[in-house]
Amino acid sequence: MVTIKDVEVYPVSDLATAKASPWASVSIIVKVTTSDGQVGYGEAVPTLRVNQVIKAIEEVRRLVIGKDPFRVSYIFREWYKHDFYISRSFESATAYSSVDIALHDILGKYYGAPVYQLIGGLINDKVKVYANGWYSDCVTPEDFAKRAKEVVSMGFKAMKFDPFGPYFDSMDKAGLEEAVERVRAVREAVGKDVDILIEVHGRFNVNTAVQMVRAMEPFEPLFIEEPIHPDLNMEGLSKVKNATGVRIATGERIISIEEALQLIERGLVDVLQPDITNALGFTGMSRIRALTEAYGIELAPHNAFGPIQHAATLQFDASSFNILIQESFYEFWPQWKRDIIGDAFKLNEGYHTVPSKPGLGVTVNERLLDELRFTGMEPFHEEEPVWVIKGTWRRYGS
Ligand SMILES: O=C(O)[C@H](O)[C@@H](O)[C@H](O)[C@H](O)CO
Ligand SMILES: [Mg+2]
Repeated sequence: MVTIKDVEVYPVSDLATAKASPWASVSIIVKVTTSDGQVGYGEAVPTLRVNQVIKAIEEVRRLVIGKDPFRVSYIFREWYKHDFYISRSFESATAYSSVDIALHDILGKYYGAPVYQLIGGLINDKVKVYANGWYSDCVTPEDFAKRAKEVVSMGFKAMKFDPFGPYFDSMDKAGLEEAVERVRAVREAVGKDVDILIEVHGRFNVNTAVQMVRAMEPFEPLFIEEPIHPDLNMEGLSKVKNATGVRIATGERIISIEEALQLIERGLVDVLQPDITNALGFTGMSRIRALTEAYGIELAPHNAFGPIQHAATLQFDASSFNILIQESFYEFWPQWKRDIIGDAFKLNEGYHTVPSKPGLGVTVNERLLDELRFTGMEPFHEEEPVWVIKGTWRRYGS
């Protein structure tokens, strides 16, 4: 019988570029090897958790070693049984997710099939992506407009941005006006045919969020994301949802189908954004997808970290019919992140093509994984929270 022989973790970074995107300054790449020498790759969430997540992967490692790599659902159930706190532990969920992704990569390689063949078969051979990470140091509406035009000229048909400067919890009148002017500038710069997506990063209390979504509605955003603090505050989300006709998106922090259900069953979310690196890999994402299908809502998978996540998310999207759009930081990454997978993706008229090669469909540069090995703690900014696009935690004139 083929068994899982090892699970290795490669935290990788390049200090020269680490401060530009602190939530993803390190990529946590996971390599699973089988007893007959097959190799698969996964990825886990960094975002000020690198060292905890590496430890959590070590726990998953000792459970899966010696087990049959083909029994992915069984292995998940075993971990669920052992880890008393998995339903509450982000670290455990992302650790497990990374191994699940790697096991699917391995399975695909054994069967000579891309992962999408294993989870339903091909529906989309290309996926519409929206740009994120494009607006570093943008503060004035003119800054945003200029950069947004560049994003369109790169070929994007959609882009997401957070226009809320340094506001958190609440926002005064001046703050709301500044945000509105930034959104207006982007809408005018890109025209009506390019989608704009408004990222709130879970900043606001309910009252502020209600006021904000109403002010943003005239600019016809494709969706407004995480308008309130992300604590599954159902009553609050319901107030925000009822205040506007704009699609409300959320879900990048959920770690289970049960959390997805809480959001979905009360009609509080129009677009769910599960992330394959924390929503329990292909196994968890497939279960969540079934729920979204049943409730007729759309998927826009969160994809903010690194190259294996990017490849895995595209495989998932390829077999989903209710994909609205997928996030992409790919074009704005430092080159080392792209080089890990031989710069496998090219933007083509706003879409990324899904690889049809076995497994995740990308070849990992192992030499680079060794060269870029990172130890220590991630960069930390006193002023800008880890999730902020660099240089945007500012008001005009400050
Ligand atoms: O939707 C997203 O992508 C997430 O909210 C984050 O992962 C951010 O991308 C990151 O904090 C930079 O803004
Ligand atoms: Mg987000």
